[in-house]
Amino acid sequence: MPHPPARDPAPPPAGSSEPSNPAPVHRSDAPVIQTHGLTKRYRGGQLAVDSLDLTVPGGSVFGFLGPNGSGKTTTIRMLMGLIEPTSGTARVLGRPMPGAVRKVLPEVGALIEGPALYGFLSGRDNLVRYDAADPAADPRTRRRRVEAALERVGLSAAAGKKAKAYSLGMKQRLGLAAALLQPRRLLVLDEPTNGLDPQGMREIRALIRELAADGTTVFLSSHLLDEIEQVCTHAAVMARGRLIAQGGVGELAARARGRLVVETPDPAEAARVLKEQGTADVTVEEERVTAEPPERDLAEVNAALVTAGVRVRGFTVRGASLEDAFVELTGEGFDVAG
Ligand SMILES: Nc1ncnc2c1ncn2[C@@H]1O[C@H](COP(=O)(O)OP(=O)(O)OP(=O)(O)O)[C@@H](O)[C@H]1O
Repeated sequence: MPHPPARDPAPPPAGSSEPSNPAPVHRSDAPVIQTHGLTKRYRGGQLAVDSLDLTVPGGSVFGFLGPNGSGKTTTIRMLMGLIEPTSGTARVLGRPMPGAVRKVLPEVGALIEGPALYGFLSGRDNLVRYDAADPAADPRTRRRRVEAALERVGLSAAAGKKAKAYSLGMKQRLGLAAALLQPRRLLVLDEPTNGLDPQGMREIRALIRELAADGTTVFLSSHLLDEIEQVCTHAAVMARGRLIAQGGVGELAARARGRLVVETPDPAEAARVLKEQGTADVTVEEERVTAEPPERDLAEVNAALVTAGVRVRGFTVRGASLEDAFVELTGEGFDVAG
């Protein structure tokens, strides 16, 4: 059974207007998360998040990108009302957080810091426990919800196995199933593929795409650039607690200029000529030399290589990736290994 489609919240009943707690968003493209000047300074003095202005459009798969320690988890914990900001504001589904936490959280599925599971219970019974802990969940329809959630994440066949026998990927999928027991307008996933093998990563990414296709907005943090490029429509880049850039993934990558790539059996000589021609950031990787594309005519650069006796097998400008954009924006490489 497919995951129930995301729904707009029912209009508030007459007479229940809350002047201190404005109505939730109704337009599907209205921001699902919006922060202004959101700041967190921990007690020890550490400025973990510094004046964050973040806008997550409805219907997006939004990648929250940054190296370890850049403030992603702290931001997510503020958005979910788990910790108070030092200053600034955050709105989730149109309501202020943490003030409206009890109204907002039922519509948000969150997977933060790995799912809490009972290893001695089956996957199915873990979900039954989660569902039973939700006071709004009708016990008469529990079985149906649990089976639908298992099916949604592809765990129906393994539902009877003890959770401790699950692979990491299966545990993560079970955590997602728990987050999907109720229809959600927003899913918040903190490093959802962390620690998974390539197959587990593919499964989680495919599931994220399916959920997004059903209309759920997905906000996921990651320190993996290629992950963001593969699954996200939008992204924000954090570094040292500050927002460096945000926007459509294609738009962000287009801000970078790409790389000049020269394939040659004479890489050292090619690198020397490229530097002479005024190209910056020349890098040699075996029989491939890459550099920032120079401002001048590329035909002249190619001619200079040939004149210097460099045997050129390939001479191209590769399209900019998010990684190029990140390096240009932050002036540093990305710690992919974490
Ligand atoms: N409870 C805390 N008390 C004090 N400092 C903290 C606390 N939690 C995080 N920090 C610090 O705040 C900064 C941001 O950490 P945060 O966990 O938000 O980053 P992150 O981008 O999510 O990184 P990671 O992927 O490693 O979790 C780091 O310097 C971290 O050491």
